[in-house]
Amino acid sequence: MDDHPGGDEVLLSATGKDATNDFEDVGHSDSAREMMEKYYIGEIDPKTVPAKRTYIPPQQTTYNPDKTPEFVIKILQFLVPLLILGLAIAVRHYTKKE
Ligand code: HEM
Repeated sequence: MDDHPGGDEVLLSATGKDATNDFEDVGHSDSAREMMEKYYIGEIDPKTVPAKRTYIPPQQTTYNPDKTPEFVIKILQFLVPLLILGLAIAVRHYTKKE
């Protein structure tokens, strides 16, 4: 692995599967192909390769434990920043030195 000119990371990323396409995509030279003979172990029986499992991401639900109606949350999301801004302006106005 240390001797691979393409580095060990690419090799590790291709382990546990058929790496033929990965190997071919790089466009390895003839000398690389000759070198491969040295490391050739054998053909993989395709029947033994586990079927590809597709990842189904979990359904995203918004955190709303007390079941507050969504429109109330939306209004609050709009109003709270406005209230903070208003408060900041009011504080600035009343604490301003003449
Ligand atoms: C026994 C198998 C392998 C051998 C003997 C081998 C050998 C080599 C050699 C000699 C090079 C230098 C460039 C060349 O002469 O083509 C190289 C580059 C490279 N190899 Fe491999 N390789 C093997 C498998 C793989 C696999 C499975 C991958 C991908 C997962 C890979 C990815 C790369 C990459 C990315 C480069 C760099 C290409 C570049 O920078 O142009 N190699 N390899």
